[in-house]
Amino acid sequence: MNNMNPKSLIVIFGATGDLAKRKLFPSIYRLYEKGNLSEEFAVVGVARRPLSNDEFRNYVRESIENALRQELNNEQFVSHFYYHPFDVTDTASYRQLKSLLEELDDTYHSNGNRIFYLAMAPEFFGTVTSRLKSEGLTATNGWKRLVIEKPFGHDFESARKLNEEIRQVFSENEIYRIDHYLGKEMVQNIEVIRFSNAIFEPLWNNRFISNIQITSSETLGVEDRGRYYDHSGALRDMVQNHMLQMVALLAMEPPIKLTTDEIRSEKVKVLRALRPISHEEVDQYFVRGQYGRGVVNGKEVVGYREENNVDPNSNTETFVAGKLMIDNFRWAGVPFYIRTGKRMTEKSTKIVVQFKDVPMNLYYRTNEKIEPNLLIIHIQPDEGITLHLNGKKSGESMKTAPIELDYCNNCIDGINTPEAYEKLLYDCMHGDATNFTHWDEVAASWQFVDPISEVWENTKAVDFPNYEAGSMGPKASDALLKKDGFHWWPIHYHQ
Ligand SMILES: NC(=O)C1=CN([C@@H]2O[C@H](COP(=O)(O)OP(=O)(O)OC[C@H]3O[C@@H](n4cnc5c(N)ncnc54)[C@H](OP(=O)(O)O)[C@@H]3O)[C@@H](O)[C@H]2O)C=CC1
Ligand SMILES: O=C1O[C@H](COP(=O)(O)O)[C@@H](O)[C@H](O)[C@H]1O
Repeated sequence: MNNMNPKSLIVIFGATGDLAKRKLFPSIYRLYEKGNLSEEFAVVGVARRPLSNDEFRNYVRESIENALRQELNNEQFVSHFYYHPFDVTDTASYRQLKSLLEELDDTYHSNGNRIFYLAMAPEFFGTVTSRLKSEGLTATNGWKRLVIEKPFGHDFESARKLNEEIRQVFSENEIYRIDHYLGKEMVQNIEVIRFSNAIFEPLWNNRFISNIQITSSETLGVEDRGRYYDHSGALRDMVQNHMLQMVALLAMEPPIKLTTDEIRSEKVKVLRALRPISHEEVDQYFVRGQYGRGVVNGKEVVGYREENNVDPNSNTETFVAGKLMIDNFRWAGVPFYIRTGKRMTEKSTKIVVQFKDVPMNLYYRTNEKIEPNLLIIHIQPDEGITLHLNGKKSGESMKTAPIELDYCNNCIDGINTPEAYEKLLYDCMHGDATNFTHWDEVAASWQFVDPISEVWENTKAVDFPNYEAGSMGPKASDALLKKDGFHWWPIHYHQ
């Protein structure tokens, strides 16, 4: 085991929930298996249902086995898990939790280091943080960190209030706001591809790039999250955070150093440079959709309005396409198109950078149009990059032929890309907040998104449902690009 791994207690609020079961326990286990966790760690689960430590340990074991589809090799691992049942609105129980943490500090020599992970509904975020302070759980000799799940607010105003509440207890550099897309291998690779290749950086601007497209499509519907999703919708659920974070990474200036502050500050500048969309302009720049019935992966599925805990007349969007303009020197005039939705044709996240056309088809002197050069960054499920170029068609002197240069990250033997949560937990334990969002990024993202959601909330979408489950979204999403002379590049594009 690596002794450089910091010792700490991890307190998970919402330890019997979906996120803990599917993502957090398996990630902690993988860190442990790889030696990326100190031997002297302990996890304390908090939730209301009454479980003993043994029952909780069995629950953790089963969660990991289900998620990783493998048997837990190390029985010793679950002995580090403890359970403390209480309702987080009940002040008195925090004192008992405090005593438990002090005991565990002694047992595991964790030097008072504590991570408080809020994996529960956002309405509890403020209550839990203020109780942590009032009941003395944050008064420790070691470091303290707060990991906070999305959604961080419902709009700018609620996010600002929440931020003020948690800032009463934790300083900005102790707050780790999760955007799990920032933990994805290929999202982290965007910076590396841009800034470590001499062939890209000189071209990465409005002189050479005609448009950038980001698609994040899902086949899943809302599953059992209807109650949350029907009050959120795709704009708040995916665009405000994940999609805008990818835009920021693609558009930011090279940071002067690879430090947390410098990288975040470059991202904030991009988010601040997004051209604001007024209420009157929303229809010009954004398209919303809601899925009806259809067939996904060969199976018939119900429409959104028929899903559990969804209003049968719901006006909530399950699909968003948008055109974003970044008003700075580098990007003036280059549209960034984004689209994301549930119940689409397939699960895929891809970025397509389309370069401008050559001035004319000089070498072959034909009327044939040469395909533009594309750089495709495959985020998931395949991970890699493809560069689309043109070459001479063998034997036919007047024709060009497409060439694809492919690099597949997760095809390399022995590479098992870590799950995003695994990387983010590791970073948090090491005090590295680079891949978490700073308040300034969250604020700027809400300020951009708010006028769009205000219009959508106040105008009934008369055409909903407007796309069939299993399709690539409503026709209006194609029209958004067509009016600029572009089209969405297919998910599996081969010339
Ligand atoms: N699930 C996912 O894939 C994702 C979730 N998130 C975010 O993570 C957070 C958790 O989501 P998820 O796990 O799905 O939610 P769940 O509803 O599955 O879990 C909620 C958890 O909170 C506990 N809980 C609820 N009320 C109280 C209370 N008053 N006191 C103590 N514990 C309570 C529940 O346990 P009990 O009933 O025993 O009290 C349960 O452990 C949310 O902010 C969500 O937006 C973000 C991205 C993805
Ligand atoms: O944050 C969220 O992300 C997921 C999609 O994440 P991915 O890693 O599977 O691409 C989305 O399903 C969910 O609605 C949203 O809350």
